[in-house]
Amino acid sequence: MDASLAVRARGIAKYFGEVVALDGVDLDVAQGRIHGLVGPNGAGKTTLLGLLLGLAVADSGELEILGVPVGRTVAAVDGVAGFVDGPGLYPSLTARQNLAALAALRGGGRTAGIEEALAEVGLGEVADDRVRGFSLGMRQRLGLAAALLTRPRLLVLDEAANGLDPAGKRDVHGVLDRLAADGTAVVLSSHRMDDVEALCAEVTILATGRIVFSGPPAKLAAESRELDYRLVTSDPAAARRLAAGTDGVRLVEGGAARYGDAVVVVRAAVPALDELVANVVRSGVAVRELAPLVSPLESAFLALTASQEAVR
Ligand SMILES: Nc1ncnc2c1ncn2[C@@H]1O[C@H](COP(=O)(O)OP(=O)(O)OP(=O)(O)O)[C@@H](O)[C@H]1O
Repeated sequence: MDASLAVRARGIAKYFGEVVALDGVDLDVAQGRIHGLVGPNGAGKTTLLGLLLGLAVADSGELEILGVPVGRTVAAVDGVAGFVDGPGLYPSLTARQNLAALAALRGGGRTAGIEEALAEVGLGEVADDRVRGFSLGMRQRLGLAAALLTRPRLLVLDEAANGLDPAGKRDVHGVLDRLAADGTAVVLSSHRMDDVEALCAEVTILATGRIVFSGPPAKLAAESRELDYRLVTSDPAAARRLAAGTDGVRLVEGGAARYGDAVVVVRAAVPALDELVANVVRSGVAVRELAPLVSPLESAFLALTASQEAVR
């Protein structure tokens, strides 16, 4: 048992009939860390999060949550909160009434913290509106507020950023950062690599029930080889000519049609890209913008999952 770990999973397997949803999954999540779970549809993310929430039990393997070994009975460990497949809410009640009802269900009917939780997720002004009229993003925020009421030490969120507008995203990221700073571990799944990169100290990539990568996103990004970059310079024609003449750099056709004539899209690994930039600047052409077209995490994720599919 390792008390510094909020989650310690070893060799977790979960089957649904013939379907292998999880196949030998190891996972360590330290307290105070935000851990991202990513993977294509059907990879096993929701299944794994469900095990952490005590909604199901693994068929084999060991699982410790907040230092407590999880047995073979379906039960949530104290200190764990969150949701999979969207938060369970009462549509005919207001946001505030929903939180009060959940607090009552959990026993004691404690209403302390409801106002703070609503304010923290940015729902203070709609606290007395019925949830029936709430958008997906507002429901997600209310689900998070419900989890906050329990002062969790492990928060588990399945696609909680779904439907959030930029303000909602900022609020939710702020809440998660604050929780992590206070020592709460957060495990979240997301299809948004930019969210994962912005929030998570560590990421686990699952594909067809197996772990393809686990570690800091920066490590994954460093391992990725060639990426597509958009390059904006003071002389696109010269940049195109120089890109074509730099070893290890390829021009990506169709870039101008998609992004305009000022943009040159090149495919290269970092050393060749450095060489191109040096060549461009040496030729008296100014570099105004250079950025990967897709994030390094997304690109590495696609490459890793594609290579795993090819092995299968
Ligand atoms: N209750 C169930 N009964 C039968 N099969 C299931 C059940 N739950 C999940 N599965 C199967 O297990 C596999 C993993 O599903 P899971 O929902 O965990 O994936 P996911 O990574 O969350 O996918 P998505 O990104 O689409 O939400 C899939 O093949 C799915 O069809």
